Amino acid sequence: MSKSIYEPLTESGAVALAVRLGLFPEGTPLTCREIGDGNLNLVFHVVDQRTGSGVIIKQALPYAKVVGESWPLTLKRAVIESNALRTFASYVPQYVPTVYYSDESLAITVMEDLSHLQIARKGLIEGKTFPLLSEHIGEFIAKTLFYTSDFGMNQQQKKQLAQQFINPELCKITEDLVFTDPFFDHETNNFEPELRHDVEALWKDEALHLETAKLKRKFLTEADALIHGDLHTGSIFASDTETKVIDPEFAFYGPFGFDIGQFFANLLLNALSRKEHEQAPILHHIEKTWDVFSTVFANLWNEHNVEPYAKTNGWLQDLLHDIFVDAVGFAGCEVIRRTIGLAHVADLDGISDKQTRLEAKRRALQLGRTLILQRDSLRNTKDIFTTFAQTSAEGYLA
Ligand SMILES: Nc1ncnc2c1ncn2[C@@H]1O[C@H](COP(=O)(O)OP(=O)(O)O)[C@@H](O)[C@H]1O
Ligand SMILES: CSC[C@H]1O[C@H](OP(=O)(O)O)[C@H](O)[C@@H]1O
Repeated sequence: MSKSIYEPLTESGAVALAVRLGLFPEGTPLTCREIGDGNLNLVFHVVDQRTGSGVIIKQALPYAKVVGESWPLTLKRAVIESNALRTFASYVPQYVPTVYYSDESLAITVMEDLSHLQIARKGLIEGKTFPLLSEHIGEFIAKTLFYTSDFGMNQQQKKQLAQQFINPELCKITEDLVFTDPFFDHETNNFEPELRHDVEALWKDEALHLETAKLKRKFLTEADALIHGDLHTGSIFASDTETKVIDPEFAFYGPFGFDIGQFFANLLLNALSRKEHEQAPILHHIEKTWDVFSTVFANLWNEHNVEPYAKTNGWLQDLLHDIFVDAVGFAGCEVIRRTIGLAHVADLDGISDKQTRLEAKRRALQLGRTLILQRDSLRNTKDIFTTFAQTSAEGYLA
C-alpha cells in the first residue's frame, strides 16, 4: 500500500481500496457515494448494503475544491488531519472519529463513519439545539489545548510535536481569508451589492485595521498549543447525546483562543439567523462553552501542570482573561469573513427573504467590528450577549 502513487479516487476506486484494506469481510456487497460538501476535499462513504455499516475515506485533492485547479494546495494536509485526529484521540477519544488507516502518498484518511450524527451547522439551521454540544466542545478544547501546551506536556516534546504540525499552506489560507482579505478590496471577497456601502466603510476603518492586525500577529506567532484551526459548526457532528469533531486539516501550533473564537463566531452567526425568541439556546451554548472550558482547563492546570510557575498567584486568572479576550477578537474576524469573504455560511446565506438576509449580514458586520474593537473591555460571555443585542439592522454604519 505504501508504494501507491497519488491519483484522485473514484467511487469504485474507494470500494476497491476498502476491500484491499480488509475493512469489510470478503464478498460483502458494498456501495459508495462521494458525499463531500466541504470546500477542499473528497469524502467517500462506503457502505455494507446488508448491515448498513460503513467507513469514510477522505482524500485531499492537490487543489482547493471550492476554487478549482487554479488554487493548488498541498496534499500534506491529509497527514496533518490524520495525525491531529490521532493526537486528539489520545486525550479525548470520545470526541473524534477513530482513524482506521492513513496513506500519505494517496493523501487519504480512513475513519469511523459518523452518519448516525448530523453536522451541527445543518441541525442548528433546522432549529435543533443539541443540548450537550457546548459541554462537549468546551471539554474538547480545554483538554486538547492543555495537554498539548507547555503546561500539560514535557516542554521539549512539545517543541517536537509542534514541528510535526508545521502547516504553512493551510495557515496562509486562514491568514488571508480570515485576517486580511475581507478587510481590504480583495478579489476573493464575495458579497451582495447592497452591502457595498457597509463593506467599503469597513475597508476604510483604520481603527479596525489596527486591532485586526494585532489579532493576525497573534495567529502568526503564538504557538501555545495544538489547535484544530477550523472549528466551525460544519466541522462538528452532533446528536442529543454525542459530539464528534472532524476535519482538523488546519491544525497547527497556534494561539489558545483561536478554536474558542471560531466556535463562538459560528454560534453567533447562527443566532443572527434566528428570530429573537429562538436565540436563547445558542447564546446559552456560548456561555456553557466558556464555563466548561475555563473550569476543565483550570482543573488540569491545578492538578497536572508541569511548569514550576503554575502555582504563582494570579497567573491562571491572567491567562484565562487573555484567552477570553483573544477568543472574542478572533470571533469578530470570523464573523466578518463568513459574511463578506470567500467561504460563507449557510446560516446567513440560507435566509431566503432578501431584506431579512441583508439585515442579518449588516448586523454581522457590526457585531464583528465591535467584538474586535471592544474585546479588551468585554469581561465575560454576558458582555458578548449585550454586544450582540445592541447590533442593529442598520449594521456597520449605524
Ligand atoms: N467521519 C465521517 N462520517 C460521516 N460523514 C463524514 C465524515 N467526515 C466527513 N463527512 C461528510 O463529508 C462532509 C465534508 O467533510 P469535511 O471533513 O468537512 O471536508 P472538507 O475538508 O472538504 O471540508 C461533511 O460535511 C460530512 O457530511
Ligand atoms: C479555500 S478554503 C476556504 C475555507 O474552507 C475551509 O473550510 P472547510 O474545509 O471546513 O470547508 C476553511 O474554513 C477555509 O477558510
